[in-house]
Amino acid sequence: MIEVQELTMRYGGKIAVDDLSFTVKPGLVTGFLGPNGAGKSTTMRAVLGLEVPNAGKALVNGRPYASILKPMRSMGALLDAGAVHGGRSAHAHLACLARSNRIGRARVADVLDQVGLSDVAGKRIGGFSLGMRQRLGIGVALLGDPGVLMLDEPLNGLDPEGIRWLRDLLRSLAAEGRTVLLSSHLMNELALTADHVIVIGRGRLIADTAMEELAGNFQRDVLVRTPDPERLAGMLRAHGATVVCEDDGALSVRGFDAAEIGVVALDGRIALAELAPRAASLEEAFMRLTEDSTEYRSSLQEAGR
Ligand SMILES: Nc1ncnc2c1ncn2[C@@H]1O[C@H](COP(=O)(O)OP(=O)(O)OP(=O)(O)O)[C@@H](O)[C@H]1O
Repeated sequence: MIEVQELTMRYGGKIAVDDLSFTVKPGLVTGFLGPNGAGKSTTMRAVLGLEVPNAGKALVNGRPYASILKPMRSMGALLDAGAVHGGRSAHAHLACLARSNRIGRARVADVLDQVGLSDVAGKRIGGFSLGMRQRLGIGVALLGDPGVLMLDEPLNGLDPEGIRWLRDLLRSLAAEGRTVLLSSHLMNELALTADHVIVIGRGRLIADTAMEELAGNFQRDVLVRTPDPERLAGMLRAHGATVVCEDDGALSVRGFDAAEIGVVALDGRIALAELAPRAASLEEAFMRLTEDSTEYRSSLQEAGR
């Protein structure tokens, strides 16, 4: 279990994490989402005890990570897959970490196999692709066979096969009762992997919800089909709805729900052939959740708001 309690982190005058609280529960894959600069990495560094909070605290299994005696056995973490000694082999890198953390040698071969690097175990890490470095970083996190895993952007650099592999791995680790937290700034990549999602923006909590509920909370529009689209569109607009006529003659209506549209149609004695609320995609839900808290926004996006 990871608990973040009223965490606040400042850099100079800038607030990176702002009174943030959430709990990451065992048995689930939890996605940690937010636009660039939202504060995900800063929060994860605080969980690892690499940063001292200005206020609040972060606990792993009820304790500050720095106070845990055999930390790699409690929580495995991947923060920056690039931060490894390029001259070493993958095997030497893991063996060195295993030795210094009193983890048995046998675990090194098991982990290399688990992350799919057995064939290149003797090769220098300097020649590894980003995807291979990510696999190695995940191997480091798994080395102590920890009950808690925390991975910062582990999907970066993985090819589609690698993403599928990581998805299956994380799901099976969660199914064993472990706590799994992974960050990403990409909704679609996380959508298939995570059961639960914590969304932050500008250091603040925006949502803490089951993945399947996220899009359900955002109705995109209502699709309406009628033999008399122009008259219905006129009436709905007169009532304040936003109506767009689609190419096939259907109406896309925003601002009114299906029942309200039905009442307007009845008033005008207009027949309805179809009346279907359409949910937002997860990507749309994420964009709408975070639209007010995106730190870096192009002028094009600003203009479209
Ligand atoms: N060492 C630092 N010094 C000054 N500002 C920092 C430092 N680390 C982070 N920040 C700032 O804190 C905010 C949060 O950054 P953080 O890296 O935690 O965001 P993130 O959600 O991980 O973003 P990304 O998806 O881009 O990695 C940003 O505005 C960032 O510029």
